[in-house]
Amino acid sequence: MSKITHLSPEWQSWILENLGRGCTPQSVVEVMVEKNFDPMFASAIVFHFVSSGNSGAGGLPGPAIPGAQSAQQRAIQSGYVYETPRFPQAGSVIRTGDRDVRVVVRMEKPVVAVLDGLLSQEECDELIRLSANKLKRSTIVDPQTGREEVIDDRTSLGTFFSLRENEFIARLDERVSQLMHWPVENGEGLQILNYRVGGEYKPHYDYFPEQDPGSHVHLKSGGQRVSTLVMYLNDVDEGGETIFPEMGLSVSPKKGSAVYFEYCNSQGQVDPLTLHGGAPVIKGEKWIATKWMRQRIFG
Ligand SMILES: O=C(O)CCC(=O)C(=O)O
Ligand SMILES: [Fe+2]
Repeated sequence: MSKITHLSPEWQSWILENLGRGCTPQSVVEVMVEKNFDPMFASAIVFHFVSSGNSGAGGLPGPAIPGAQSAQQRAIQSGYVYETPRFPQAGSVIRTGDRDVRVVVRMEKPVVAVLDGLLSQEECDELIRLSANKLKRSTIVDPQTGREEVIDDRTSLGTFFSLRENEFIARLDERVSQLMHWPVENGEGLQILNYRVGGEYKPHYDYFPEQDPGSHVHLKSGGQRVSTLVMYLNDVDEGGETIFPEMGLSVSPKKGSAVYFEYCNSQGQVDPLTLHGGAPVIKGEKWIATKWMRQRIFG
């Protein structure tokens, strides 16, 4: 009989439970081998859980539906190690060079912050005005080929500014870099998106998954994306929330406010709990500006 080389949710829970109550990794591996797991596979999996620092799984909630994994279990399986966030961990106001930004909500794992007063009403209007006649149908990166493709999952119109394209954009690039605690030069140019009624961006990751062949061309310049700031340029009459399905979080657009999240640590690991999307606009339209930061200088 061939050896087992995959992990069912039941076995995952069993491993976590036993490590959590103090069993040695060796004894856990031994039981797995007895139960016909491939020895190399069993050691690798158990070592992975121990080294990711998540073996003390005492209080992990079980799956809501039998056989389904909870978001926490998936996060543990991914092995993502949370380090000290780039984003400031305390304080209700972040002072940038030219504007004080209020922190409305902060979350630790994953690192998420909802911010208010990041852009003035006039700055929002100006970004829309400068973009309105440059809009094109948005694309996504094809996971296989790496080419930009128009797909139904992303029904928005968009345009980019190059980094520091003019004095106004340079001021915003600088402010956003101070807020994200990451160098201006590591930022991609601001992306402006416009969603009309029905327009949406289905849940996705902003990072480029290493296992997708199409990612490699995008990782060449600047490396992985590490964090995102989505800035809301208008109030949406209905719908258009930024949703984070794995966290059960939804952020409603408000003119001048923003949502920040980070997902790549110093080891280049990425956090799958930052899956997110733009919910369909039900009434009115939605305008956003997105900033993506890279590991290194971009472009
Ligand atoms: O539309 C939104 O709220 C999210 C946009 C987004 O995910 C992106 O630009 O990468
Ligand atoms: Fe995104």
